[in-house]
Amino acid sequence: MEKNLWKHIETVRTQSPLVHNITNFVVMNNTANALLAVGASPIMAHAHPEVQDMVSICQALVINIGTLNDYWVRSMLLAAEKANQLGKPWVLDPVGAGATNYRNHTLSALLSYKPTVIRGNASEILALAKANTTPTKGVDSTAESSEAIEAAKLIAEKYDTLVCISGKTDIIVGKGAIISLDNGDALMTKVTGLGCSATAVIGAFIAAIDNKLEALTAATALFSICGQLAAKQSAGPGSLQVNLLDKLHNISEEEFWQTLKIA
Ligand SMILES: Nc1ncnc2c1ncn2[C@@H]1O[C@H](COP(=O)(O)OP(=O)(O)O)[C@@H](O)[C@H]1O
Ligand SMILES: Cc1ncsc1CCOP(=O)(O)O
Ligand SMILES: [Mg+2]
Repeated sequence: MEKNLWKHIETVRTQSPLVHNITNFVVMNNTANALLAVGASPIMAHAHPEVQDMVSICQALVINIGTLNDYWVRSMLLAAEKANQLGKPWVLDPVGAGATNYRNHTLSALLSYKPTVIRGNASEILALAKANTTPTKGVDSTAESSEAIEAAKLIAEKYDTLVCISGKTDIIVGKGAIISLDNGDALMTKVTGLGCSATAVIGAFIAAIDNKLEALTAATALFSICGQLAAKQSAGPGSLQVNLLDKLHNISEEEFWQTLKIA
């Protein structure tokens, strides 16, 4: 699997898959730019009369519940239903899971449409598995990714999906596999929407690559490595945001292999 990761990055660049996003108001621009930077083609669309047609023409769907309301929740359910019917890969970002009952109920409904991948921080993954002991703080995690491994295993089993728990170490769980990626930089937590961007990039990889575990691993490795390399050149969160987009676009194979820390 490890040896295929760079090949998958090149596949996304050459195939340029169309990725349909229903995401939050905070990150729409950043996530569209992250998708372009890795070579994919983003489209944001949520209007009820078109959302299922859009799913039909895209190669993957990204659903992110960051700033949900009733209209958008319906859009998400229509899109997830269509993706499920058509067997299109889709990724769920359970932003703020466990913070409110509204988020929890929406996530339960979305999970019935069987996402291919779920990516969230440790607090969100714990909440999805109902293993959290307190309400989550909001969109930021109060737990380490390793604390959510059992929760991720439960979710992976129950919904037949792959789970990525993001954080200092990104941990990928599913189909008997546990993969740890020790890349990234703490400065990444000071820019809003980097988790959401990671999810969108995962959408591009599951669109273009048949082996979904390898697709998820390649996307997560690429994103965290680029964050790490970009942070080195950044004076703070502002420049990190810009440098990360540049690095997603121009990372070399040599930089990738030299920086990758996978176990
Ligand atoms: N403490 C950290 N040290 C290094 N990298 C981190 C750290 N926290 C997050 N990251 C990086 O940021 C990415 C986004 O993760 P995270 O902050 O957990 O998402 P979210 O914004 O959804 O909470 C991770 O995949 C990882 O590469
Ligand atoms: C701040 C905020 N509020 C609602 S969605 C959102 C963005 C969260 O982005 P991320 O989970 O990637 O940090
Ligand atoms: Mg998040």
